[in-house]
Amino acid sequence: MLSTRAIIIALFLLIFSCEIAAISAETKGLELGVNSQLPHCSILNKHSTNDAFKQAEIQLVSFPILYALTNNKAFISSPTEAKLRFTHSLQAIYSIALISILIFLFIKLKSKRREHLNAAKTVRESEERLKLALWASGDGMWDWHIEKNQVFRSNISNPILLGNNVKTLLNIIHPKDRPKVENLLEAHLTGKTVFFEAEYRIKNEDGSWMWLLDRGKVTETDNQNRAVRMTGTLRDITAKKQTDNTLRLSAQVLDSMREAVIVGDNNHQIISVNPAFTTITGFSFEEVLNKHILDFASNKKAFSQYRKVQRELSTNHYWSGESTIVHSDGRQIPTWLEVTKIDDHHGNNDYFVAVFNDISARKKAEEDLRFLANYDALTGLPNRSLFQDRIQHATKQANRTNRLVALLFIDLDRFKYINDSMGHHVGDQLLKSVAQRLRNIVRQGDTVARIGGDEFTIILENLSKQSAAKQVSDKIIQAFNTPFTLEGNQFSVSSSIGISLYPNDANSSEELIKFADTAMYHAKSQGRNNYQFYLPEMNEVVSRHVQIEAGLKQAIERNELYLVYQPKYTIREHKITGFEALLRWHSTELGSITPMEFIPVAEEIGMIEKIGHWVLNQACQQLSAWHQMGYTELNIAVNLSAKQLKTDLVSIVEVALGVANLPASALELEITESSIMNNPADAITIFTQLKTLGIALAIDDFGTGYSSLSYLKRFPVDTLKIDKEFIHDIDSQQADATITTAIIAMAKSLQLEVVAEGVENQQQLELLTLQECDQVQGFLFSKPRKATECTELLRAAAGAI
Ligand SMILES: Nc1nc2c(ncn2[C@@H]2O[C@H](COP(=O)(O)O[C@H]3[C@@H](O)[C@H](n4cnc5c(=O)[nH]c(N)nc54)O[C@@H]3COP(=O)(O)O)[C@@H](O)[C@H]2O)c(=O)[nH]1
Repeated sequence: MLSTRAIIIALFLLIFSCEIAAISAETKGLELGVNSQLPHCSILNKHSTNDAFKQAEIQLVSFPILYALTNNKAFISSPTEAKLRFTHSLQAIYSIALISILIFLFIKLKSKRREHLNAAKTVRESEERLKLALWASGDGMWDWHIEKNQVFRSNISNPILLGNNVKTLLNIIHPKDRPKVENLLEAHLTGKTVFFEAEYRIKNEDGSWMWLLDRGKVTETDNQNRAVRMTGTLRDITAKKQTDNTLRLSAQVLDSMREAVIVGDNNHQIISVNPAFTTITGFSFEEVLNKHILDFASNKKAFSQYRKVQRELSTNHYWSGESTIVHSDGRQIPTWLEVTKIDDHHGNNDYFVAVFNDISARKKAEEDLRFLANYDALTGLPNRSLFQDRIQHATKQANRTNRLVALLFIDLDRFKYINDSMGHHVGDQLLKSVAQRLRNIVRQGDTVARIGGDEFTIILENLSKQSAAKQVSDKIIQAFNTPFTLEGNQFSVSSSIGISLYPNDANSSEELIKFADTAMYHAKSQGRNNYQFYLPEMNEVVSRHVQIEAGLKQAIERNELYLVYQPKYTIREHKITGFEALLRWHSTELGSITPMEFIPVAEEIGMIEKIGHWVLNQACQQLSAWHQMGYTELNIAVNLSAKQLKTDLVSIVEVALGVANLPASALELEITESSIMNNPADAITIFTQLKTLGIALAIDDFGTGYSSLSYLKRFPVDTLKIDKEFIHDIDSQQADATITTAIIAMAKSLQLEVVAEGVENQQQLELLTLQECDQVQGFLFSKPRKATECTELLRAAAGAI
């Protein structure tokens, strides 16, 4: 604008100068000169030709201003002509100047207008850009005219909601946020802050809350520096807030997680960990920041695992498994680790997240479980399951090496008695001591296992000959010779050992076990405290044992059991005093089986208690029948197994007598001397109770059970029955005669009745008569008979009288 004005003024000055020059020329007679630079110009005078003047005139017309401005002396013509011509020239100059000015002004105006248009366009474009930028940024703009309290809003999705004054906006701000917004606004309006910036919630029409980021600045103030206008932007940050919330929540979740979390970069350097990481590893965040993940690898194994994980991550982006890390105190911690690769927004795998937890407790529990699954908790020896694995392994190994495997099956002979009588804690101690002794006998590589209550096995591998098994068995028998000291008491326990060999005896590990077991049973049947190598014949014994077992379990229900009775006679009058009830079993499958064979099995499988109960009831019923027939002086003797002493024998007896309506004195209970001596204390207790009932008690097979006289004195027994083994040879073996004499004498001194059993011939009877034995029983008088036959016998005897 200024320059345009200057040009117009300059033009007017030029025109004004020309006017002055014209007036001067008119009055003084102007000498006009032509610049020597001008073409065709020369000095004009009165001698000059008309053409020269014409040419000069043309040049004057053509360059009036230059002519007017120059001081050069040019040419002099006649003043009138010059003046005339000059006047014409000036007029032309004015016209030209005016036109030029007008053209110039027109051009200038045009250019100005263009400039304005361009400026307006620029502003419009700039505004467009600003709008676009605001639109793109999602920001709305506001312009607050403070004095009028009017707010203009643009690019705001819902300006009605926000209103056109600040009060409307303040009213919909969340009550919790409003004081903060008001304070921030006040601070800015009063110049305390450079910017106004606030995040707050406003209520939507549907009642939901929208988060806004409001930023502004005072843009105009009055002359007293009071804010009169303020402009700013408004952004909907609800989504961001939700994201922030989610992030905060995620952070809280990470912080509260019990699993350790590591975030690392693509160089596997740690960039973040959560508090559980510190809890588990003992390392703080600062200590591990930028550390390589491998710094926590515990050993070489962990290094190679790391490589594996790397490979897995590059293909599957995920790896999980067990890993061991090192705690800050040097401990190795087993962990369960899960590593995931995380893509950035461009699909690059930029980070990894490793999550792990301390699985020490789980590992310990697993180890315990593994131990429990494979080892006997009491003795710490391999259990049946591990034993089976080992024996399988041993046989396979033997196939490769052409060597022998020996399996020793060991059963303790008196364990049950000790366990039952002394209590389980003593039994447990015994088993532990046995385990220790067995361990001490074998070599490092051999396996000693406990496969059941009192059953142990030993696997001897890599043997060249079977004598090695014999040597070990000898050592075992010998080791058991030393009594076990349990709770201050000494216990003598022996063992029965069965031995089988692979591949000599068995084709498989299963057979090997079976045959060793068979051999062990054989050792038991051979009187215990010995070992037996397996022989094929033993199988028959075992198979019969199994059959008897199975049959016995059904014998009572199938009415296969019955009693026979063997009479007892007074030695002098040969009068029947009573009968001994003897059990018989006729099995449907196996035929007749002797009590010698099936009673031990019944004892072994726990059937004797039930069977003994049945015998007692049957015998009492039969005696009752005889009593009812008039043979009221008869008594009945019933054999007891030692196992029956463990039952509620006294009540069982009472009931049996009560049901049969018999006096207690009509019943005699026989128990073998060896059974009593297995547990004398228990026997004394029960015998005393039975005695109180009035029941007669007899010690059976006397002379075979090594009963001490001190015990004998304390047993409340009535009768001693001399074992038939002594009677059998009483007439031929002096020793047996002497023993019999001694037993009778001792019984007499203790005021006990003496019965000699197994009397088969007259000589035996005579000797016994001489020795003043009280009663006799044996084939000489009668074999055990069925009840009906005995009744006949009774009748016959009565008739004889
Ligand atoms: N716990 C129980 N044990 C019982 C019961 N019934 C029998 N038994 C015991 O079984 C063993 C074998 O008995 P058994 O085969 O019946 O033999 C008895 C007689 O038959 C036999 N005996 C009798 N006289 C003679 C003879 O002159 N010679 C000879 N060789 N044997 C003879 O002796 C057995 C009776 O023995 P004992 O009981 O010792 O008096 C045996 O130990 C029975 O005790 C039962 O119900 N429960």
